[in-house]
Amino acid sequence: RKHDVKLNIPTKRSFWYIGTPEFFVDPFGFIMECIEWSKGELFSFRVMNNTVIVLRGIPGRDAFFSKGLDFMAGYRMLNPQLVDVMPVSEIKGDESWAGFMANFIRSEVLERMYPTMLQDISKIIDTWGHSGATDPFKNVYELVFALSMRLATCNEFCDDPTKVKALMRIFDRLEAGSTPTSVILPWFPTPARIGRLLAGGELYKMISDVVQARKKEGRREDDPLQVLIDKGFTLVEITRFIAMTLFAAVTNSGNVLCWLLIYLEVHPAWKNRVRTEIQDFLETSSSIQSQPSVAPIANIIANMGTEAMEAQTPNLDLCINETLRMIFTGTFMRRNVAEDIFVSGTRIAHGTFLMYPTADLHFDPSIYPSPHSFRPDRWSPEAVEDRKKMGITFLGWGAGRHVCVGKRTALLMMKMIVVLVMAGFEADIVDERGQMLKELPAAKHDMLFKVCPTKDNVLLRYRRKPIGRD
Ligand code: HEM
Repeated sequence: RKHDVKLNIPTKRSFWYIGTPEFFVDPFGFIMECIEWSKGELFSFRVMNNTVIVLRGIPGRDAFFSKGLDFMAGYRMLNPQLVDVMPVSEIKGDESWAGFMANFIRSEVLERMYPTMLQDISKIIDTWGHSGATDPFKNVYELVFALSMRLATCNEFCDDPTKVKALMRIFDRLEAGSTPTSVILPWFPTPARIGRLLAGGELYKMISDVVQARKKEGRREDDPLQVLIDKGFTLVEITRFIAMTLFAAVTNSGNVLCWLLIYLEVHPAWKNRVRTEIQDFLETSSSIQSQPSVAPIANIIANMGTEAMEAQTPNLDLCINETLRMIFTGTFMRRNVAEDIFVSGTRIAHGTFLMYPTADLHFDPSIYPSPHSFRPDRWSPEAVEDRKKMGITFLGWGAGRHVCVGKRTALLMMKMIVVLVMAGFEADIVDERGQMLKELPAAKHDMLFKVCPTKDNVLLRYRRKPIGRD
């Protein structure tokens, strides 16, 4: 049926079986090139024998986020990185995986985990030593990974730094193995795919060892794994759920945080505002003495509770949203699993896959004047209120039926890390040669639905500082 539909929109050439080959070679580059080529119009291409239509502009936005399009089916097919990790069906009964995941990060859980998570950060950054330079996309990312593990795995992993590192390596291989070819040749044993299979197996083994040990010792723990065991999930389901939650929690938060530090570096006035805000936040608690470790600051912050952190760092919120607007340049994905719909005169048949490019909203000058400038003020409550009249204008945290369930968690994780790093160290981002960053580095767009790292390496250069007001 899909082949019968004659589309009245620009359509990329495609070949029987694989569809449009360029999509598999460089998905991000291909979509960006098509966006130029189609001159603001809808366009289509094929992934194997499936039609993909990329909706555009405001009419596209309204259709994409309001109609009952299927979220999981879209990503499962079109986002090669997630194909093998996503649950094949919804979690159990009528509980969606997003709803189920939301349970693990509800307010009481976050509040309870807050002191532990702050200590997790301080333990890791205390190993950085007095001064040095480190790759933020590895080391700041590791902090996000360690925090996400608290929310998705078990105490046995989180309390053992070697397990944190082992899980990070497994996760890297899971992601690296999900190359675009896995969509066309799911059986083809490329080294990356074999790596991913083995990584999946290792994750399964690590989890199964913990589950067996708890059973043998009759031991229960207060952690996400225990909830999954108590719910009666099989080991395969538990492994998939943990991998999925880590993907959702880590992929964006880690890299967004690194980009936030980069944007602040290139915009020193904002960096100063954030730094002052953090000093004020810490000083409201008590006078803090110079310490060789950030652990005492972590304790003070923990005692203030999550709401103090959230309420007293509004500049960080502005900067995070503006960073997201500028770097979240991929496409959203869906599938029309219901009746045919019409968008801008084009029939979107049942079964068609759909994409929506974030840039159509994030870089529209009528929504965001001078859209390529970093202006965190755009996120003041008044400016946000004004934009509300235009309908959905920001996709950084999703929109419509699938807004990000982890937004609060992600913000809190990023804030905890920035506050502790800035409280403990004088820190700047420099280029590979240790020179100050004068302009924004380019992003390495190797994945479609992911905030990607920089193309050239950057470094986080730090020096421990006497704590307190400068
Ligand atoms: C900076 C970090 C993050 C960003 C930028 C982000 C962004 C997004 C976006 C844009 C969506 C919507 C996708 C779509 O409609 O196609 C989404 C959905 C989702 N996010 Fe996040 N996210 C972040 C962190 C997290 C964290 C930490 C978690 C969990 C701990 C999480 C869990 C989810 C889940 C479960 C969904 C699916 C919601 C649904 O199906 O209704 N995210 N996120």
